[in-house]
Amino acid sequence: MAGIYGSNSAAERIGYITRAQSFSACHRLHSIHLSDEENKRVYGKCNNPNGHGHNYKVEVTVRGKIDSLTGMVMNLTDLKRCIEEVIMIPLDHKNLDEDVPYFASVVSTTENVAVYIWDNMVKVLPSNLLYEIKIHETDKNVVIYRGE
Ligand SMILES: Nc1nc2c(c(=O)[nH]1)N=C([C@H](O)[C@H](O)COP(=O)(O)OP(=O)(O)OP(=O)(O)O)CN2
Ligand SMILES: [Zn+2]
Repeated sequence: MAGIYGSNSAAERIGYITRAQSFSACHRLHSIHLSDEENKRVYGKCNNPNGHGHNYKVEVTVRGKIDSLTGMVMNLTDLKRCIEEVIMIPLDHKNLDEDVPYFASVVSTTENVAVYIWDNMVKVLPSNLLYEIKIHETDKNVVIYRGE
């Protein structure tokens, strides 16, 4: 059957699609593997025991073949469901360090939040589709993780 690219198009088209999602959470940068003094030195004001909050914006990008019949890499409605399960339910309006078991022993830097999201997103997405997790922690601080 001819797809949307016509019967002559043998080429595989690769597309990247991204869905953005914001969530709010608080945290404190504090490593259980460092002394109190080292924590203060390494993390400075972000080690304050009172913690602080962020309005994170996450961009989840998947990469794959644009299906010649459906015209989609994957249905963005399905990606939305995955984001709800992996990001919104466990992280939104949470204290990352106290409410998310993963961060009991892993310091809640934005790098590690990106790794957490990657590791859980690969479990719910079709295999080999996840390409990148990008997190805007603030307007100025942006972290990218690609599973390496
Ligand atoms: N490599 C990392 N460094 C830092 C992280 C991190 O996750 N990874 N996180 C923090 C703090 O938690 C905090 O989020 C940084 O806030 P702040 O310095 O206030 O943010 P801005 O740079 O955007 O603020 P301005 O004061 O407006 O410059 C620190 N380091
Ligand atoms: Zn922070």
